[in-house]
Amino acid sequence: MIRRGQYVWVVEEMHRKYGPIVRIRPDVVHINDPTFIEKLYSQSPKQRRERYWTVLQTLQADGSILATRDHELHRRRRAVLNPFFSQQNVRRLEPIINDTLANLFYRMDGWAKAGEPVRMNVAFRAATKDIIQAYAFGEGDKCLDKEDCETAFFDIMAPSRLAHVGTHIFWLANLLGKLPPKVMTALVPKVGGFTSFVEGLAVQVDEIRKAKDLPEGKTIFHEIIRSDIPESEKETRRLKEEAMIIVIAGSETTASTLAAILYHLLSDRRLFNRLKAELEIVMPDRNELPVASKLDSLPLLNAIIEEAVRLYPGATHRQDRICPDEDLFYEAPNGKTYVIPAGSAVGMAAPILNRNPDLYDQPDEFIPERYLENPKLSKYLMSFSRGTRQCIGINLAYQELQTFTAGIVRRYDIYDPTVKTQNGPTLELYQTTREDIAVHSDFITTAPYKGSLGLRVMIRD
Ligand code: HEM
Repeated sequence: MIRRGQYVWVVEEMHRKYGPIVRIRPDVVHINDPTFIEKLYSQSPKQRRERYWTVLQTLQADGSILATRDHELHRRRRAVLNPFFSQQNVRRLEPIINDTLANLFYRMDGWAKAGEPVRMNVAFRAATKDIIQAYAFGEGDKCLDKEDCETAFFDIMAPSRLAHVGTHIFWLANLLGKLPPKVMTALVPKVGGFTSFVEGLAVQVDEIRKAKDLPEGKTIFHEIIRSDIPESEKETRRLKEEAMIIVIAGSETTASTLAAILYHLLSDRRLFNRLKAELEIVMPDRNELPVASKLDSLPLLNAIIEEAVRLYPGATHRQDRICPDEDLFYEAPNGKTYVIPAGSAVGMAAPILNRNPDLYDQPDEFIPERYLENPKLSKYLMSFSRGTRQCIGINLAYQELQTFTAGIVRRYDIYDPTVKTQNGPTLELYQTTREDIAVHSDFITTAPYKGSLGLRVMIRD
């Protein structure tokens, strides 16, 4: 709370000093060893794995799957959502994703004419939010249609900077959460904005509920309300919390990874051109929108995405779990075995595990080739967590990352100051360094240093 999201680096330092297993709170052990991932984050639905209060409390949304502690209840809730996020169903979202990319290009054309640097994190968050919101609720107001890309939404997100306060002074956050939006807005305008956003979701849930005939398969929330789950699971209070987590988890995280990808491509002309050459084969016309199924087999595109997901995890928090029924045995590389008694909390954090030097050569460098040389590395990625509580939006996130990266690189070139006439529309980094995209603070989601404006580019047509 006091050093604002820096504890993850303290934990990393403890590992450097004391080895791969460290007690980092009186009640939590952290393990920095990729070989333990599968054991702790078991895929088997029979092995109960529950999130610990250090994660649950932060979210203040026990109606959502993300903040559901009980293993069985989590399973039931997740089963309702799972079909929407299968690879097959996410593929069906191709028109929504491509329409959003086309909207983004339309805006980028406008920004090129204005000649001002553009904050791409803002644009990407607007785009990813438009996609998940359309999937969750259907057509509605689009952030990308708003003049400022709905920067107010980022004010809404700003309370996430208070995430650790919410965790550790839970009663205060809980009390504030119960205040009516108007009172909250008067007290703390930004948090008030957040409460209004959540209440807006409740209104959307209720509107779907009131609609006379609910068309099959229309949106996530149409389907949940149509389904035969118990009525208590369909209550507005629960569903608005589910909606809140889906919209937040589905926008901020993917957008920051996209910004990291674009930063690295624009700062490395060779890499950019190699990717463009790969894309030209499946997208001969620079103005065509990507066909999702053609992107899966592009090695460099997918290696670049994987490396950005590794080095810039959009969710930075410690994924603390308890195993209520079984002791866990951790065998350290020095041969010593540690017994972690059932019910104890154990965590792993992506910013640490994804940079484990035993697994990744030059872990702080952006080297997509590592995934070309050894695709099996992907199984150690912690960015989306693992096991039964792995990110439900992983397929959607990858499809967005593929489509947006491919579309942007195919359409634009990097601005070349040495020639008079460019070959088409261009992008150029504007006063942006790697520090502006790096994981500086853990506010559950990643954040750069205070005052950073994120990734900024000049767009020219
Ligand atoms: C690069 C993008 C993304 C990253 C890095 C990411 C990361 C994560 C992580 C680490 C978790 C597990 C948290 C924990 O165990 O404490 C998680 C869960 C979740 N994510 Fe994502 N996420 C991304 C995109 C998305 C998208 C696009 C959605 C869209 C709906 C989404 C929805 C969720 C939900 C609902 C959960 C809770 C799953 C459960 O409890 O069963 N995420 N995500």
